[in-house]
Parts: sequence; C-alpha cells; structure tokens
Amino acid sequence: MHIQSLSIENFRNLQPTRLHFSPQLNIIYGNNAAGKTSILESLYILGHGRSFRTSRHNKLVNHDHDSFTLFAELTAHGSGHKLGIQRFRNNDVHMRLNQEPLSKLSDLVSLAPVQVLAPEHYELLTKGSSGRRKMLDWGVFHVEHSFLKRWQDCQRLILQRNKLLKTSKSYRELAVWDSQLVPLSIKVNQYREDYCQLLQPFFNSIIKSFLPDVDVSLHFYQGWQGHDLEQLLIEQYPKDAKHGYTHSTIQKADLKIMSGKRLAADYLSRGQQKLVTTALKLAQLSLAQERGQQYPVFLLDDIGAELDQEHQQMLLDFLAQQPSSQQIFITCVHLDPLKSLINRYNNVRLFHVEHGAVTVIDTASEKNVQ
Ligand SMILES: Nc1ncnc2c1ncn2[C@@H]1O[C@H](COP(=O)(O)OP(=O)(O)OP(=O)(O)O)[C@@H](O)[C@H]1O
Repeated sequence: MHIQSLSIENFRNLQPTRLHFSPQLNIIYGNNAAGKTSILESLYILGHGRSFRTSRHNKLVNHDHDSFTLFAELTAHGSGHKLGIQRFRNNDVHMRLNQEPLSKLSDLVSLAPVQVLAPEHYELLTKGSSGRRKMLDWGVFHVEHSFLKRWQDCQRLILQRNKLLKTSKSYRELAVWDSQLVPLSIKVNQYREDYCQLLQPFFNSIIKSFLPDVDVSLHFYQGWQGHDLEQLLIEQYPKDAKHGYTHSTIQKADLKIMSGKRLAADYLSRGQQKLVTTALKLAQLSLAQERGQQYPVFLLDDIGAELDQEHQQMLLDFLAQQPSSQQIFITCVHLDPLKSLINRYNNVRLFHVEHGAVTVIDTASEKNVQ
C-alpha cells in the first residue's frame, strides 16, 4: 500500500496542507512541538480510524474548529483509491471511499494497513495485555482477513453471554450461547497461535541482532491456557454469574515475552525492553511483507528519542534493507543521523515542520552530505 497524497484540515496544530509523498522514504523533521507526530498520527488514522496517542478523538480536532478532515489518495490492492475521513468533536465520523460512504471501520482497516512504532509503544511489555493483544490481532488480520469477522462474532457472543450471566439461574441457560462461543473462540485462538508461530522466526532473527547475548523468546498464551474451554465455562459458571462476566475468553489471550524462564518485563532493562518492542514491530512488518496481501505503510516516530546510537543505527540499517516498494515515514528532530539512509534511497521526500506549517525540502540539498 502506498499513500500518494494527504490533505489535512483542522488537525491538531497543523495548518491546512496537502502533502505529496514518496512511495519509498519520507522524512518529517523539525523542532519539538512543531507538529511532526501529528502528521504521522493523521497517516495512522487512515489505516485504523483512530489515533495511536489517544482514544479521545476530540483531542485531535484543532482547538479553533469543530471537526478535522483528512483526504488521501492511495494505492491499495493494485488500484487507486480516494479516502476521506471527517471526525467531529461530538465523535461523529463521516468516511468516504471513492465517493461512496464507508460505514464499517473494518473496511478501512483492510484497505490500508499501517504499522507504527512510536515512543508510546515502548511500554508494551510492562503495561497490561490489551496493547499486546491489539498488536497481535492487527498482525493476524493483515495476514488472514477472515480473522476479523470471527473475532467480531466472538466479541458479540461474549457481550451477550455477560448480559445473560447477570440474570441467569443456572448454567443451562448459557449452554446454547456456549455451543457457538466455544468453537468460535477456538478458531480465533488458532489464528492467533498460527500467526505467532509465523512471527517467531522473524522476531528471533531481529532480536538476535539487537541483543546477541540475551535469551529472549516469544510465546502465545490462549485465554484458557491448559484447559478445555467448554469444560472450563461450565466449571466457572458460579464465579462468572457472581461477577456478571466471563473470565476465560479470547480477551485474556496474551503475547508473552520471556527472557529465559522469567518475564522479560521483570528482568530486562528498560532499554532492552524497547529493543524487544522494536524487534516485535519490525518482525510484524517483515511477516506482513512476506505473507500479507500488501505491504503495510511503516511509521516510525521520533527515532532519536528512545534508542542509544548503536541500536538506532541497527534500526536504520534494517530500514535501509527494505524492499523498494515499502513506504516508510520517519519523524526526527535532526536529519544528521538519517543521512546514510537518505543516501541509500532513490526516492526520498523531506518535509520540514515549523509551528504546524509544512514545507517540502529539496532532497538534492540534503543528499550526499557526509
Ligand atoms: N487539538 C489541538 N489543537 C491545536 N494544537 C494542538 C492540539 N493538540 C495538540 N496540539 C499542539 O500541537 C503541537 C504539536 O504536537 P506534536 O506532538 O505533533 O509535535 P512534535 O513535532 O511531534 O513534537 P516532539 O518532537 O516534541 O514530539 C503541540 O504543541 C501540541 O500542544
């Protein structure tokens, strides 16, 4: 997938602008608070319908306006598309694809795979399992599109089951729901487990280059580890009914990262944990390139902020080896560390951001600088 151009109106501090991107490497640079991450955030919204920084959409609308609008021209599944998203302060959203209204977020997600690595993600190991599950599910979906429908059906059944739990008198009232929920949950679980197995070799090879002396491994834990789900739901009925909530579901699955026999989050340094997160995101990108139906756009926010110089260079070397049809967006304060990457690419666009205003910079003046 390539994003060819993006018009941005009333989004965060950005002045209205229309940007034309390189199908390969795009670098967005400028001082702190200039608006660099806001550009990445708007690109992310094209593929997710939401931000990676906040779940409150009204924060994205410029303080002086009631809605923001994004309009993108992109190439996906081999053809050109025009995608428009307008989001209002009151949470209303209007989406249009090729002039037709688009009602389902899932259509947006399947059209435009966008992967991001931002400072926010460096807490992935230490925070709760939902961030890891979201990351896992994004990957599963882009390798296996039929996953989403099954996942949504499963969520719906869990909600209905939880509702029924609050009024039920015996397990028998739930049996009919569970006869649908159990096979569906097992299927969702299988998708996730298969994906994890596909991801492991990519992750192992990247993490070995980042942390050659540390034993790090990736494991998938289903939400009912070591049990038969059907039996477990029957046994847990008293507890589930008491809380009005199903305790063992696909919502309990997790991607566990171990260092030897210990959880990586309890044992590795913060810097090492950041490298594990970076390796996970890059492994997902590599796997999607190999198995997915199209290459995800890769967004890398604030490259200089979180990694030491040696590992920053490793990350840049990884990006320098990407296939020519991989589109990448990077934000940074200083261009200097990116000079070798810029020189490596034939098709680079540089965008300088200052107080929300974006200027395209002539790459010739920035290329071949030692
Ligand atoms: N809804 C909004 N309306 C107007 N301005 C906003 C809004 N939300 C955030 N801002 C401001 O936009 C500015 C740009 O933020 P952004 O995070 O994009 O900057 P950045 O260039 O990535 O900075 P840094 O290098 O410090 O990460 C900030 O000063 C922020 O306060």
